[in-house]
Amino acid sequence: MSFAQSLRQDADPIFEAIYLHPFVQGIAKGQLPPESLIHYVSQDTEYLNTYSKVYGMALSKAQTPDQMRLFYNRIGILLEGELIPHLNLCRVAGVTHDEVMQHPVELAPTAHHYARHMLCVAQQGTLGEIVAVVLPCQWVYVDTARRIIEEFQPTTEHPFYDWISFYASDEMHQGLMELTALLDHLAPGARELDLAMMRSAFLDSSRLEYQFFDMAFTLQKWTPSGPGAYPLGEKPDSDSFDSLSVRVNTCV
Ligand SMILES: Cc1ncc(C[n+]2csc(CCO)c2C)c(N)n1
Repeated sequence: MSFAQSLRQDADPIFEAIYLHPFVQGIAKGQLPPESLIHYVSQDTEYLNTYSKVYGMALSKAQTPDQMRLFYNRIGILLEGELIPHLNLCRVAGVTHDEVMQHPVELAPTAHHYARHMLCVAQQGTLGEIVAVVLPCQWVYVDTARRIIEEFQPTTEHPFYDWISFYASDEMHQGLMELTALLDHLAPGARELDLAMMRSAFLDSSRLEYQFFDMAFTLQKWTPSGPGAYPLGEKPDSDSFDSLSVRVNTCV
């Protein structure tokens, strides 16, 4: 079994829990509350900004021009955002993407945690650790979307057809294969300790993928009375912001 496959095997219970999570099942069955969809899109936009930065840090640690090109190309695609899936979620929520983007966003605890987890590994880790920390993001979405297609056979009438077909596409799968191939290329030259760090980065990101869906589903916020997801049209009350935890439209 390849190193990447062994990580995927270790994370299998987490991937299973992700598939069964109410947010993912809501995508599969075409039913999710609008607030959860909006919370997801606004937090995910920030997440993708961080993800681009992590690819930039991977580029700086790349060992060959081909590896540099891989990360360079991905940054270009990511900076466009994942517009197709995000537009799909906004449409179902009954809002425009522009409306969601107009509102300042405070990173919710899980999005905050996930961003810092990736940035910390990107700054301190090897190239292999960076690949391991970003890999669940792609693997979870490809596996999830393909499993939904297998189980539910959604047609173009399905409310989340665009979301599902975007992540189940051959292009997305190809991107996943590129990353697992790179990890399997790097693993044989890594020391035991580095391999353990890669495993831990992969498992933590997998758990955070679960938590990210949970954050959107439960409209997670820092404190019961503090700021969090707010309905569109309602400006957040800046006085109620906890100044220590607030990040407004930041590229963390
Ligand atoms: C929390 C969160 N995790 C994963 C994805 C999906 N995703 C983000 S970047 C990327 C691949 C780009 O190379 C994929 C599949 C998401 N949108 N949000």
